[in-house]
Amino acid sequence: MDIITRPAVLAPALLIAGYLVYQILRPSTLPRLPIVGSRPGEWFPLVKARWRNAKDMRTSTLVAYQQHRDEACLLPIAGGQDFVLLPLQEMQWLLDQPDSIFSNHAAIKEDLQLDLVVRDPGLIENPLHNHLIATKLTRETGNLIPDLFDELQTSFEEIWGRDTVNFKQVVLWESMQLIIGRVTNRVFVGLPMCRNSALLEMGIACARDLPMAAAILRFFWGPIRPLVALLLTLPFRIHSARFCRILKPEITRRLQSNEARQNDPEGKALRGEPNDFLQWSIHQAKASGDPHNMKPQTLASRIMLLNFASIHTSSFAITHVLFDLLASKKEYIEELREEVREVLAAHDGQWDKRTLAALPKLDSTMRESQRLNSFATIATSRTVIAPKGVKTPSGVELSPGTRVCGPSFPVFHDGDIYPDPYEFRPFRFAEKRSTTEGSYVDKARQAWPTTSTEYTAFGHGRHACPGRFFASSELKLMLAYILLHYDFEMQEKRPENVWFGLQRVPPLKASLRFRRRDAP
Ligand code: HEM
Repeated sequence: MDIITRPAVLAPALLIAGYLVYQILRPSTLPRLPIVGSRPGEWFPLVKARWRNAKDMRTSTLVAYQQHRDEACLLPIAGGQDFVLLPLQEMQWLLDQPDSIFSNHAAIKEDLQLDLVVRDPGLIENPLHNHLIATKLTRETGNLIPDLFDELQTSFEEIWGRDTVNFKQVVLWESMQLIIGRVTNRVFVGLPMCRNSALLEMGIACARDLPMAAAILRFFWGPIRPLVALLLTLPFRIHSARFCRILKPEITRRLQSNEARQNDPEGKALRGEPNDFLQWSIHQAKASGDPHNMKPQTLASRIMLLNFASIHTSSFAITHVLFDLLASKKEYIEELREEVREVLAAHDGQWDKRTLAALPKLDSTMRESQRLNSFATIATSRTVIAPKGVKTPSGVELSPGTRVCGPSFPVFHDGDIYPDPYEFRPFRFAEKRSTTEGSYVDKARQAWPTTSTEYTAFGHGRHACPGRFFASSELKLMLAYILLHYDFEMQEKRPENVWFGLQRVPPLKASLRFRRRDAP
């Protein structure tokens, strides 16, 4: 009995009890809508639904879609938010509203707890790097294809090897993370930094630590989060500090050569300037006129954030598609090889943007795999920031701070939109492309990076993933290379994906067996 009255035990116990009472009794600002995951007549339906939904988002999103197809409903998730899930037909309305009403930025800040994890307001409030992805990176991707190809060829030869006799086994996602990290950083920081194993290791660690720290932090009561964050964000802070320490000498060197070029009146020294994200960031920072942006620490942190945005998403996508193909028909793989071989031959064996654009089956395979396996189970999540709130077309009043989203997983599995929705049909979109009557633009709507309310693997609207054109080129190139250069043992059953609350990821420990082919 004594132990309970000790202040060290009593104080946290009272804090936790107070928090639980607050959670249960706090006045709700949520609209009165059906609660997905609650049961009729039960006490504290919202609290119970949060836990049920967190445990089985697959069922929850499907139930929400089937039972509330034409109306908004509440989708509460423990350690997440209480979402107002809009019906599919109101998603476009959501996306058409200005950022002053629905904020994508506020939603991302809350999801990733950026104020507590990243801490540098200059990086969070002024994400110059996102603008650069959408503009320069997207425009330059076509020119960078030979570099991407060179890096993926050397990476596969080193990591998967050149043995054409014996089969080798790898844990696919782990191996893909390493290769994606290297190939992607070829475009972010160029040679030789993209092969610096310590830098890559830290980039991968940051990509893991950031969402993990945020996911745990969201379970804590707001006022005590800054305190808990000191401990929980420690791994991320250590890894990002190391990442920046490794990259900073290269940044300083480039800043100095930049300076030297400006002092070179004839501009001769401009020749040989690297064409990579780091260099574009330096120019962008200079043009911004803000000295904070020019600091090596700021520039390095932006590259670290890019690693976070790209490594997991891309390594998940390539892992998914390989497992999809290996558990389907061998003929699909042969048909893809045939397409790649023919198109390459027609383009003198050169990988460039025209070669990549001429592979509808390969593109369709990636799009189909993401349809089935997209990590986003809800889409286009936004926070209401209009001071007076906003009313949806069907009359639901949303107060400031409310989180709103549209459906994603159940739409991807809706048989009226995608016939045989649970089947992996790699050429589904290529077939649609060839049978669609209409202009080139109508056909292009079937291309992988094209988004719509019915295809949200990259989100949709003006905040859709800005890196999707780069990602689609990089990953298609990689899939083509893998299929031409390696044979695989087919798998009887696709290893199951794993759900972590809202997110869905590939089987992280599943492996495959491959052998280098004698000739492509
Ligand atoms: C297959 C790979 C990828 C997938 C599936 C993917 C998916 C997504 C999704 C679903 C969103 C949220 C969009 C929304 O809220 O509507 C997003 C945002 C974002 N993605 Fe990607 N992504 C991928 C690759 C990349 C790459 C390679 C980069 C960087 C080069 C990148 C950079 C970003 C950024 C910066 C945002 C936030 C945009 C904003 O705040 O407005 N992504 N991505």
